[in-house]
Amino acid sequence: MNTLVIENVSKTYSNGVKALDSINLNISNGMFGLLGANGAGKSSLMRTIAALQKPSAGSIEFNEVDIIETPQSVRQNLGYLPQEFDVYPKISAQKLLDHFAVLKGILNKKERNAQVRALLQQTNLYQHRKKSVHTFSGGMKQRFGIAQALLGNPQLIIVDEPTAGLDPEERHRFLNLLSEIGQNIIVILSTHIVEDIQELCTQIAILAQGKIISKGNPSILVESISGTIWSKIISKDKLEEYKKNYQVISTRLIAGETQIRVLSDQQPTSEFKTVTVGLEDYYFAQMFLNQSLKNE
Ligand SMILES: Nc1ncnc2c1ncn2[C@@H]1O[C@H](COP(=O)(O)OP(=O)(O)OP(=O)(O)O)[C@@H](O)[C@H]1O
Repeated sequence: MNTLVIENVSKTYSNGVKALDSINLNISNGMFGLLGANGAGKSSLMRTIAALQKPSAGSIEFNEVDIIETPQSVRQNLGYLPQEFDVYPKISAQKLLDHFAVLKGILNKKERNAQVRALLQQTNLYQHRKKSVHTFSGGMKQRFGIAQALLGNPQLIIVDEPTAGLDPEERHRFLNLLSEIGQNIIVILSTHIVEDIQELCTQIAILAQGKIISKGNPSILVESISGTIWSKIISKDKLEEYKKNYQVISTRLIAGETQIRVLSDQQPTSEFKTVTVGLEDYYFAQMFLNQSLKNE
């Protein structure tokens, strides 16, 4: 079993932006989802865990080894798919993966060939191995990104917002691939898309303004707000009024009509209907409560 222990990690950039504020996480094998809005600090945390930047304070241990003191120890065991991974020279996928394998230190040619072949098969790219990666679709590029991240058999994989721009089928395929991988190692998936982590992740954390505002098993978290979310169709011009009188956590357009979802222990009025809650409701409720606390 692999373990990643993050204690009191903070990161302030030289321009004064505090991107991470006392992060504590304990992660073991499986898919871990890090959920947060744009600018919440997800990439900052991913880059810090990947030992690409040092935190301003705190400690990170991977399998009981301090990765801040000895970053090379985690880099050897780490596969990283950054948010922007789209610069490809015009050589075949197979040659490019072979090149990355050399960079990763797999110098034995026979071993390298075997790994490159196996990874192209695992990511369903084997039949496209002779094509240049720059001609690949978005989904194929991301699967190639995972193939390069898996070189050297890492025990920790970090993928930063991997599904942005993928069509639903590609997204599905990509997430299934991640969940297969996540059975025996730690996979950290950062995303602002709730559905990406709802079914796949056994543990999640919600990040807002550099702080973890909630963490746990997604089903248990969702269950904890069961019976407290209510919906109502309203006319759009009444939205501000509802926001003043109720804890409106989200607004959505359904078949041209405005539906609000409200957080309340009791049915606000008989016109409000109870809803079957999902992770998205939990996420919006936490963001709402966090914002309310800040405004107090
Ligand atoms: N190298 C940097 N120097 C200064 N500020 C930075 C740097 N990188 C990120 N930031 C700032 O830190 C905050 C968190 O950014 P970060 O990229 O970690 O968030 P994110 O959740 O990954 O968002 P996104 O999905 O938009 O990338 C933002 O205010 C951002 O502008």
